[in-house]
Amino acid sequence: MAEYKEIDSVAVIELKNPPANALSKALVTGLNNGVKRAIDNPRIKSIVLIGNGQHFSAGADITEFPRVADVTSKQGVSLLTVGDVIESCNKPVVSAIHGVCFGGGLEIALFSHYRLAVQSAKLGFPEVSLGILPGANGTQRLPRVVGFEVAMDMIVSGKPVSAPQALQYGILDKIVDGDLLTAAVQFAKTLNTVPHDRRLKNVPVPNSENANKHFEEKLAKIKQKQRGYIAPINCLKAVKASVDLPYSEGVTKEFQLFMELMSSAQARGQQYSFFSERAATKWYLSASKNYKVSKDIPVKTAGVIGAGTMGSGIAVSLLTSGIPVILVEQDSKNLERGIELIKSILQGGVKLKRMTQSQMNQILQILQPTTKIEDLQSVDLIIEAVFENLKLKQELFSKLDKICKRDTVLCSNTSTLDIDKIAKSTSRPEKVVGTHFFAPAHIMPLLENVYGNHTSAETIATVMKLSKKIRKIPVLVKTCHGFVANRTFFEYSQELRFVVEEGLLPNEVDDILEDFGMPMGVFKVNDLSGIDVGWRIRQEQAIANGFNLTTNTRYINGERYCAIADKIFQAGRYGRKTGKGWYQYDKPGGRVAMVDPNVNNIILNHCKELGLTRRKISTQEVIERCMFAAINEGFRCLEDGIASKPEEIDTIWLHGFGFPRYRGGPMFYASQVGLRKVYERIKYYQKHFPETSHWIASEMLQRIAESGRNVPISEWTKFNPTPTSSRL
Ligand SMILES: C[C@H](O)[C@H](C)C(=O)SCCNC(=O)CCNC(=O)[C@H](O)C(C)(C)COP(=O)([O-])OP(=O)([O-])OC[C@H]1O[C@@H](n2cnc3c(N)ncnc32)[C@H](O)[C@@H]1OP(=O)([O-])[O-]
Repeated sequence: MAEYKEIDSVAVIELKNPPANALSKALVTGLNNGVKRAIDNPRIKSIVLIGNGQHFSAGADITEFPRVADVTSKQGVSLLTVGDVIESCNKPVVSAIHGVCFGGGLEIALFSHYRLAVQSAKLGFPEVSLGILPGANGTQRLPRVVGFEVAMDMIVSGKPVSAPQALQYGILDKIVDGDLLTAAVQFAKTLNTVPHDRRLKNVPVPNSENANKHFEEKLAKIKQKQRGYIAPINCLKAVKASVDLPYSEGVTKEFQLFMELMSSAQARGQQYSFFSERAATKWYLSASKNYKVSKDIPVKTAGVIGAGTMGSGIAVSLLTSGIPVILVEQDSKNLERGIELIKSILQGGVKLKRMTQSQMNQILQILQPTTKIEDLQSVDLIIEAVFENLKLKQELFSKLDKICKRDTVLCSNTSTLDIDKIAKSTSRPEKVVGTHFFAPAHIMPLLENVYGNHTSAETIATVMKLSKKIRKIPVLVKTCHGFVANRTFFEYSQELRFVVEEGLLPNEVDDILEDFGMPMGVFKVNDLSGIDVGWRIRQEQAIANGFNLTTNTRYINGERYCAIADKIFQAGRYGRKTGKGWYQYDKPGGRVAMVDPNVNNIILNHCKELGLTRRKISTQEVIERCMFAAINEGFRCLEDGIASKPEEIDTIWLHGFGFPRYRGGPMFYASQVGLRKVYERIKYYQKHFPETSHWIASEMLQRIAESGRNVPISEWTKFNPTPTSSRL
């Protein structure tokens, strides 16, 4: 765990806990023993701490949470006690940093007397994204190096800094080239004693004169940008304590604020999210088809068909990851518009200093726009983002099948259509797969990859690997109407439309959802994605089911239907792009949503025409109805084998719909509410809304709820009534 060796008068202690050198109990104990051994050996004059493998250390071992004693207890060995051993040591201790130096890893480095790093190292305190704060004195030590303001920004945002930045801030003493260990040992040999100010607890916080002003400004920003999250506020208070209190009292304040967070529901949600988004990418169909064994085809060139909002965003994701793109449009006018969209997105990146102008120009060098689809014949992979129409996509895939080389993987950016129906129009269904991007495609982190019954493991491995290359979080799901994302989101938004039909107005519903932590209420989301797009999908589906949908429709095959959205569409209100939808906007494309009495009139007239009496609806009922409808549909996706584990559903909601990370996702939220209660409430709503089939409780949910025990989320799939064989 912590390997000890001596190089002349220098003791070298190597942190060894692959893959990220997480500071587990065993590693911290090993480190403690190593430092003590060096202290006791008279031949040793200085000590070097270095990480084995890819990183220095990713911090405390999150898998050992919530056993915080390993981190903060003063009894036995913990991160804090080994920190004190390092700091009080009379032999200079040098931390030699490469890869990441995060959380407890950076705290170990700040207990050390000197810090070196290679150019590519990254240093930071990401604890806030786990719902906690740096609990091994990081909030008291970092300000003593970088000053109050920089420490506040680093700890409240959780964003790491580069080695050159860390050198500028004074965190690092030196950036070394060549072999890190050699350089660190050489450096350590030049050190004999530990000057007083090399023990950070002895150092005052520099540049803290405006701390109160910075504190208030940051607090206001947190309440705006990190609304609902408690960790950023405790982080801020802890860093402020470094200015307001002497070191010994500051660390006590830090401990109190740390424990508040560590025992919070939010921390549980955020730590679950850390592991669920990693678990979600580990796809498994069988012993021979899974993320470990299935080989991918390298994607060196790509094609994108359709240069609209989605197509351009997808092209930018590929281009900015270094993949040359052939962009196809049916005519030069649409092609020009697409190129302009791509240029404006990249220019936005230059403005935000995410890239330089010359990098932008280089990226545009690997973009090849064309109106000739034949130009795609030799690309490795194609993603189509044309109109959401099955017939159109089938014709396109049949054409591509004839044009492209045998190996080309054909992907569809459809958000609802059955991949098998698209694949059927080709002679290579094993190469056809869904790659469902979320708008805006160059920003939203989620990529819902959808396999059909004939999609090969090689094709799946190819898109899952490509997703990571273009910096997306991939989740693999099985094809069905709406896949997991839209299938669960549909029930959530459907229920909210019923709530508007029964008593609340769109802005009231959106306020409740935003207080719950959603980044945007459902009616604002509708306006963003386009009310006409939703109307077209509903019409397509009705036609596919041989049903004529009108604004007077109340039931579809006995299933309750709310036509208010269709009436908004009929009123020519298509959303932001037209400057009016569920809300009025300052201009077409505008972002400022204002309540529009015309919309409320459409709703009130709708109710009057149908003789509906409106009623008061509580916030709790609104949250229960939209969340439990989505959760129940989530369980149905597990039963149908569309999703294979709850973590996939939660990762989709976190990164596709911006579900609040501190709630972990709808399925984790259900586990916190308690499945017994969720099940009882679903049965209650089934009794009250018999014409809505999404209130028929999932059998899997029923089984877990009636198991009489609080089944952890990791065991839920054991209760799946559908045998694995018929799910895959
Ligand atoms: C007192 C003290 O102040 C407090 C209390 C703390 O210190 S709290 C802890 C603060 N530290 C963090 O928040 C850093 C969290 N880690 C990361 O940001 C990233 O992991 C990474 C380091 C930048 C690597 O990214 P990657 O993309 O190359 O690979 P990966 O898939 O993410 O990770 C590779 C594997 O390592 C596992 N892993 C990574 N960091 C871990 C950690 N800190 N604890 C336990 N496991 C960890 C991860 O689950 C995955 O496992 P598996 O899925 O293979 O089984």
